[in-house]
Amino acid sequence: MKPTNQQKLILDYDGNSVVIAAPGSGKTFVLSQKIKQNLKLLLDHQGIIAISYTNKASNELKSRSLSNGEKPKSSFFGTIDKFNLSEIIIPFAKHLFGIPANEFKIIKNSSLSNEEKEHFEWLDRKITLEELDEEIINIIKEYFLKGLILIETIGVFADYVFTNSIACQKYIKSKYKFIYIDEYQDSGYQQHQIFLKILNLNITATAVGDLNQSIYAFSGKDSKFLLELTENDSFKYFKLDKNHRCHPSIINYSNYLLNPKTELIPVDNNQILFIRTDGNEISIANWIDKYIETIQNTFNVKKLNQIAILTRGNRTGQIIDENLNSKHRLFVSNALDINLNIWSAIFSNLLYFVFDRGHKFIDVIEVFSSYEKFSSKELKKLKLYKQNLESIAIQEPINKEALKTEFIKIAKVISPNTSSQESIELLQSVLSNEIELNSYQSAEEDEINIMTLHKSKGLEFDVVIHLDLYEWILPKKKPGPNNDFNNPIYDNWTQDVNLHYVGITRAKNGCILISSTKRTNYEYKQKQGKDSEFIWDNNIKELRHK
Ligand SMILES: Nc1ncnc2c1ncn2[C@@H]1O[C@H](COP(=O)(O)OP(=O)(O)OP(=O)(O)O)[C@@H](O)[C@H]1O
Repeated sequence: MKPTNQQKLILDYDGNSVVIAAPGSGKTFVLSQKIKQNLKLLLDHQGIIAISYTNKASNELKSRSLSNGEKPKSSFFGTIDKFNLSEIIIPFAKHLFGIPANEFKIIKNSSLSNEEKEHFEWLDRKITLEELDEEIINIIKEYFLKGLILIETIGVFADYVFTNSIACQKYIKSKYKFIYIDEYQDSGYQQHQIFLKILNLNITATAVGDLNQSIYAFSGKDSKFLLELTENDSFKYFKLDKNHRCHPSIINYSNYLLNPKTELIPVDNNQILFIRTDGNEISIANWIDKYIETIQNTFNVKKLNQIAILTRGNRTGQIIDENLNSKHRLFVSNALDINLNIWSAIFSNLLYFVFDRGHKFIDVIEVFSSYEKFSSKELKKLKLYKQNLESIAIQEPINKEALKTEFIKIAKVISPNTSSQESIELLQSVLSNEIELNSYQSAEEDEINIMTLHKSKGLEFDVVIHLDLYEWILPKKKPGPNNDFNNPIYDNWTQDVNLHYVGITRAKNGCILISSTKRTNYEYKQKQGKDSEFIWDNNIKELRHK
């Protein structure tokens, strides 16, 4: 693929840059090309930091950056939490606080007793480093010495360690020469602070994002930090605004959704349409079954896994999963994947290795340690365990107990000091849940994907079938005070427009928006289904197929 002029400008610039990128404009392509260029300049003990929003996005960026057999050298690919833990807190907090008595356990505030929760009331205040008083630092220290780190404190804890440990700063400065953060619109305050501090170490920084794809405000993320960087003199500001993915009519529709004054591209036909079925979500599943071949023919879909059904929440996904006859695969999240224990990350990657042919064993090994660090005896063991896994994987049905045993043996070699009973229990829970387990496998060529809009971020399909377009659901709203249905309150209109925008812009050739006359609410009661405001506002129907 040849870079466009816009992309080339970014690839050739060797200072700090902030890139505002439209959907499908090739930001993953540009990032991976830049990382390839950097890796050539680095010595083996040096690396780049590449922060992505999810493990999945990180694996994708890593594999694209190393697609020609490039060596990652000492690079870090992963999420901000993982970076803060493995590069800052775990190696350097002990210099400030002392050696913990137990192995590390990453816990959630919600898992604490009420009495313990009182120690962390300050978390609600979205505390900054400057506001950390001695009392709070002592609480963090006390938990750390017991081997406990609260997920919610990781950002501010890492900021504290980084700022107070010269050794940590020296380590980061000598090891890393470049830092990349993708999806910067979904950065939290703490991530932004760490990024700016790393920049001050003279590490070349690149931030990439799309203000209109900000969809995680509900968990404290804010696109204003990306906007701030565009106004920061230390950064050169680039735009990537050409969408290479979507049919022009889909580009028009998505841009109009954000701003009805948008300039439209002349098009012959609109490849985005709206359907309302008679009945609840089951009638939608029936409609899809009936028209799937027509959809394939109309939009030139060669394989069914190039079609995705996107939902706002898990409930709709489950109903479609249970009622769709066409072959399909439902993707759900699970607690193991988001757990921050090192063993959880190892197990999660091992599940991908066993169930998804695209995954390599080396990706598992390099989660927290580089390949070169293992002795030849350890490498021999790993090779044997890998072969064991491969032979378990081809048995039908898979022996899950044997799988678990091998996983634990591998984790013991990769990260012997972080053994975690919690990770083993989470693994056990995934292994006994068919739907969760199935989510590790990519859709087969003859399977339609079903997933949430949030999960679809960063992906692309020939056709998107976008569900949950109901009033009250998308955009989400609730009745006003005293249950006043005439004066409803929107949860967050802009974030919901963005979510709709993310869904639509996953589509290359066709986008089908669907509502139905009835819908199933959170108590599984049948409600009248009214179309979402997004379907009719600003006369947007003119941009759909008639
Ligand atoms: N220079 C180019 N020439 C042709 N096609 C390109 C070019 N750059 C990117 N593309 C194509 O555009 C599509 C989108 O690219 P990519 O996945 O890198 O976009 P993105 O900006 O990360 O998207 P999003 O933010 O929507 O997830 C891909 O199919 C990619 O192959």
